Amino acid sequence: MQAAGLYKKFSGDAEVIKDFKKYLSVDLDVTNCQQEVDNVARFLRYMQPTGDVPTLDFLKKSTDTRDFFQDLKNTDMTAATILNYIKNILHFVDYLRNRLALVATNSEFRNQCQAYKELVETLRKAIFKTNSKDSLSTRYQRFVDGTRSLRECQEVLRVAEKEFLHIFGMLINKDSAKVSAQQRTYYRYYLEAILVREWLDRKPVDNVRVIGISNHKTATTQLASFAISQEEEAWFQPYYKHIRPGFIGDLDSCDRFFTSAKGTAVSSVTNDLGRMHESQEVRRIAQTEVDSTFTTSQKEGVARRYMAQRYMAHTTAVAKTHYRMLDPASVVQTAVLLGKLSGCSPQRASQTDEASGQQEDRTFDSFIAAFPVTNDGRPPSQKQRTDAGFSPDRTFCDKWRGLQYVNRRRYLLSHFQMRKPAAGSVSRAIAKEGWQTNHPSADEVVKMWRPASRENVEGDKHVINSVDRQKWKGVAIKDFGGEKGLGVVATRQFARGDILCDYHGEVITAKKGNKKMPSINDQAGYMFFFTFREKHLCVDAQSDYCKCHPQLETVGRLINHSSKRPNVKPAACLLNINSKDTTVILFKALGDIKVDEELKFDYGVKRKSFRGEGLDLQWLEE
Ligand SMILES: C[S@@+](CC[C@H](N)C(=O)[O-])C[C@H]1O[C@@H](n2cnc3c(N)ncnc32)[C@H](O)[C@@H]1O
Repeated sequence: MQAAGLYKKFSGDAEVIKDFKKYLSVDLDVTNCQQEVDNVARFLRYMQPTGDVPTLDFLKKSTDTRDFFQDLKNTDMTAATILNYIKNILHFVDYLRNRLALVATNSEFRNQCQAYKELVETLRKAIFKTNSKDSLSTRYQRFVDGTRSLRECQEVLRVAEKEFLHIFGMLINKDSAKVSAQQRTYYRYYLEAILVREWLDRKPVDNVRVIGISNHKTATTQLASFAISQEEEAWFQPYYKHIRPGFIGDLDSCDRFFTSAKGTAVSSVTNDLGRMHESQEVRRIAQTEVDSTFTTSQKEGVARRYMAQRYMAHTTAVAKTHYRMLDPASVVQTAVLLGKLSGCSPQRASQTDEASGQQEDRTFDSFIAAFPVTNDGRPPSQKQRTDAGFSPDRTFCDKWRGLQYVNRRRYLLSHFQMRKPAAGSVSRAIAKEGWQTNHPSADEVVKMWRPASRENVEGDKHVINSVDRQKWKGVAIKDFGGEKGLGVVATRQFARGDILCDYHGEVITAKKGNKKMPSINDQAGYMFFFTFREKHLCVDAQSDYCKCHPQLETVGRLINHSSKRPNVKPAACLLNINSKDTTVILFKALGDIKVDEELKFDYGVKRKSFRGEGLDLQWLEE
């Protein structure tokens, strides 16, 4: 030890060393801390051979740190002693990060401490995961030469993600104005290229969101798909809200999610995705690591099921092929697989090294298991975090808040599945929840609103309730007189996808409906024939009043026909009404509908979905 020049140490009277000792004995209640204090005093002396007052410059000296560990290794010191040194240094950095009053509020300093801890961790792993000195030196050489292993690359990403999450925290904690231009660019780089429309149209599949890409704004077919996690979705949102508006330059870029640095539209999204893909070093390395990670049969199974082998061994051309995989299931499976392989899954920031057992390695999964994300809760305090064995820094809290934000937005949107809300209604819903911070604005919820899918409609209590009670707001019966007779008009505005009302009546088989048809030849027909889930059915609304609502004139049956300008469209679904599965025809708006506009749907003269009812109306210019 002495021979290696490792025994010199700073005096215990040095201010920072005295304070560190106090921190160990008082704050951390370490009874026998002198050995630890001495180890740190030696380490600091090694890192700073001159001067009487220890500085914190060692945080910038990665090469000297590596040398220090190498010198320890080269002595006859036992592995346990070296490990002790490492633990003591990590303690010391924690002390600096958490306690030193001078720097406590300096986030740059805290980041520096975090990066240093990660460097020490990496070196510790390198030392303790190898048995022979030869393999140690090979690893060490690889590290300093820059030929990184997959795990080391993951470390790099983890460091980058910390900075990213810090900005994310600022954005969602109402500090968005303080995010510098450089940080905005950094955030943008981290998220990379997708488009506005695709972002808004993202689809939930299992626990991920699948985003489809079309080539440019006139393209109607989807060109490519990729998947992001719920957590990533939360990251994208502050970009969309706070950063993107500042980057939009020309008109063309308005419908793009990412723009070029000059604020113009990204010309080829597919190329952009390709570039993003290539730039991900971890994924590139994953390609070469795949052979050692999966068995041959696993790889074959994977290739057969998800086409992922081609992706994993991809060239740019194959990457493009991947992006053209339109089937959401294969996109999701590939994302999951790649996440596992590359360590790039959303949980990467919290990947554990099982062997280490260090508390800062506790995963975000275990964090949210300990502190479940609820709509009404708050993230844990620093004391709660540390008491539960998590790092005192705010990284996990920021992620927690991000998830809460997304959950709250989803919750608000679930109030309005049936119809697009006005901002005022959303504001009232937010006020009712009593949320003061970390919630989307009313405008954002309105903007995010999308027509519900059939699955969502089937579970929507507002729709079920409206059908059951036959109380539909915003539609009214109007007498047009003459041959046309009664019809239905909008008494409020509707947006595309809004559900306006149902075609109410008794659901019978088409066979039974056909039998009834001859008896109603000379009057207006109200028999709606349709096929749903391979069953031929008919809604018999011939009677003015139905059996279930004998006092009510239901509106849907009075909607008139137009084949040229229909503004609503019937769609069948299955609703559980009063514990009974009931087939229901709902009318959805085909576009925006103005107040007083008459509702019309295509009776299906050609498709005969209304059994020829429209045939009599063919003379109409409707
Ligand atoms: C389902 S009912 C619609 C309500 C009907 N107007 C009433 O007063 O009861 C269908 C009938 O309405 C009439 N109708 C529907 N669309 C029409 C239109 N565009 N112009 C004139 N009459 C129409 C036809 O007589 C048709 O048989």
